[in-house]
Amino acid sequence: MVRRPGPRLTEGLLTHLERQPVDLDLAVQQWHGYVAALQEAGWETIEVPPADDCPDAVFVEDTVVVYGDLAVITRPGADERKPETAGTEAVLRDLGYRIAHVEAPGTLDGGDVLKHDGTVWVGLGGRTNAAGLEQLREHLAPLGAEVLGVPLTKVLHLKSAVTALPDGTVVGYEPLVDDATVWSRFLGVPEEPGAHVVLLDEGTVLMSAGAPRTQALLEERGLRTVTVEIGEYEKLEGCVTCLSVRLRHPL
Ligand SMILES: NC(=O)NCCC[C@H](N)C(=O)O
Repeated sequence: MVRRPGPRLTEGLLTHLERQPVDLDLAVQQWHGYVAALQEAGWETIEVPPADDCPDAVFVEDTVVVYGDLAVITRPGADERKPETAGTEAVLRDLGYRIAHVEAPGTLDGGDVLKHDGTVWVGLGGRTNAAGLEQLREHLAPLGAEVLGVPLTKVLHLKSAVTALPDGTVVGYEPLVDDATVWSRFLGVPEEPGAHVVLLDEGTVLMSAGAPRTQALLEERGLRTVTVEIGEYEKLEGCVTCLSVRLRHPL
């Protein structure tokens, strides 16, 4: 599931980075490259209708946490982003997902939620609060997931700091990871954009073209890598994970 960038993309929110000019035409081109990479890897893409009043709507990952046949529609921590969830909910409802919601006073951004093999780590300290985590825990408990809070102070979202390889090893750029001891298998990577991977299949990861040394490291571990140019999104504190939501459950 993806959402194409709107005309106000260049006004996207910034928390930890200084604003740099974003080239909208290049961003649109990069988005098409990202979507093509998903399709070339065998994924069908479904577009959430654009939300042109919301500059950050392209970062569709933040609007939902999908677990099995359940879609937990988030309540984004930034007020500017709260209207983004309606479009995502409509698409997932039409696809047949069961729908749950994070409600006030809870806030939760999908980018703060890292899932692997029944464990769900949630970054706390940025856009997601304790009430949001607790609600996610209640929604996912019947599905057998264990939800754990993780401190987050150095980057926008948990998945801006760490993501998981197919074998469960968590990768992160250590200067931006609050507490790497949370994960029993942690691999420090040499570049900040190298901390973000999207699993295309059990042996293949999608990653930013901005992390060639990490790419080599992952290939040495036997992974195939696919790279995409997403520099315009990186200027807005986005990364490969936030531009899509993968739906795996056969409904
Ligand atoms: N999951 C993500 O990493 N999302 C990136 C969101 C960036 C956007 N400019 C924001 O501040 O919300």
